[in-house]
Amino acid sequence: MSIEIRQVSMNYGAFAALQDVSLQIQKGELIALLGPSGSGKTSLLRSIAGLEAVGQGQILFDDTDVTEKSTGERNVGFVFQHYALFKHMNIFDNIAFGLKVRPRKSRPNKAEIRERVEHLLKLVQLEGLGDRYPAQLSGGQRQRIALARALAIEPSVLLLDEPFGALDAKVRLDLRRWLRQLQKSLSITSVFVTHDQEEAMELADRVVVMNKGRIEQVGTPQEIYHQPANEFVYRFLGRVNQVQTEPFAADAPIGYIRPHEVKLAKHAVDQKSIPSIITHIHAIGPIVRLELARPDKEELLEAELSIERFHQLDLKLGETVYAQLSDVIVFGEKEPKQRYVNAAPAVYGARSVHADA
Ligand SMILES: Nc1ncnc2c1ncn2[C@@H]1O[C@H](COP(=O)(O)OP(=O)(O)OP(=O)(O)O)[C@@H](O)[C@H]1O
Repeated sequence: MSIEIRQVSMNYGAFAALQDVSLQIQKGELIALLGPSGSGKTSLLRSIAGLEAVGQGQILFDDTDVTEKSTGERNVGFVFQHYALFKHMNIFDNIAFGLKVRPRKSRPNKAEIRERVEHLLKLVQLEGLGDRYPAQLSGGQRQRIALARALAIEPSVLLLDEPFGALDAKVRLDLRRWLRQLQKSLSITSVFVTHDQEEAMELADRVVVMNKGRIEQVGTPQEIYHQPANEFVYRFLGRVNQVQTEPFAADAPIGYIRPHEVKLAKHAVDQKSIPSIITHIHAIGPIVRLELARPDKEELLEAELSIERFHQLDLKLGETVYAQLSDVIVFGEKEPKQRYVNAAPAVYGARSVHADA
């Protein structure tokens, strides 16, 4: 099932939760709605589900206008952050629930329900747990059951609202991979909400970056990371240093550079290298993160390098290193596209570049 969202706006009283949102989702795609708290992700998801009425615009499922249709008529499967399993029902009955409450005409018979539930338990790799109660499962297992329950009605579309939000980091990672595989094998059109950029980047075919009820950019994880449409997207997708770029002061004074793009050397490579004191070293795992302070100004710069490079340079706390800002990005205020400014030493000198904490 493909989904088309056409110029949808939605208000809570006078507050505009969604403003002129348009989006096309292909059949079988896994889409992440990514954005800060309050950006409208859940509102958009609920609009697709039919749990929230839109003020303006249309929502189409496979070219059929479903804007006025109820959630039931839209045939969507829903998984929420907090396990909405029925506590007093065992796992089998939880999964079967959506089928059992169907009108008699479309309700499968007992044997068919049993067969489908067993199949779903197998699919979510929890065979044999049908007799247990939700309280007897781990958080990760409960979310998998919630997914099985959502899939039981054979939905045309699967909607997930921070499905792994309440789980610990390790379980989250495992479930992410598992969900991706499952979604691909079922090729069910799916939309999930997350405020975790790593989760969005790892799971989704395409990511929709939202801010203040609007879409800032839609693209593959690679596209939004490497070709951010604007400053908001760039800043939201990773750690950044803010640097001042005097040569461009007239139209775009602020430049940005990601910590891994700050190149470090023991000695000044040229006169544009910025001497910096190492004020903090965070060396856990393959990437080492350094906090640098320029001695002449109270400005901080963050740099990331591989553990190998870190050892090679033999860097110590309190020592002075030389930083090169070789890939500063500047977003023009008027032009929609950013300009990349490479080879910083030619343009940015120690005096013309400084970092904000
Ligand atoms: N029922 C409601 N009544 C009034 N305002 C609401 C209601 N639901 C949401 N809002 C407001 O609409 C905006 C968008 O909310 P929404 O839940 O869609 O954001 P979100 O991006 O999903 O945020 P979060 O990540 O915090 O869940 C927020 O500012 C929120 O306060």
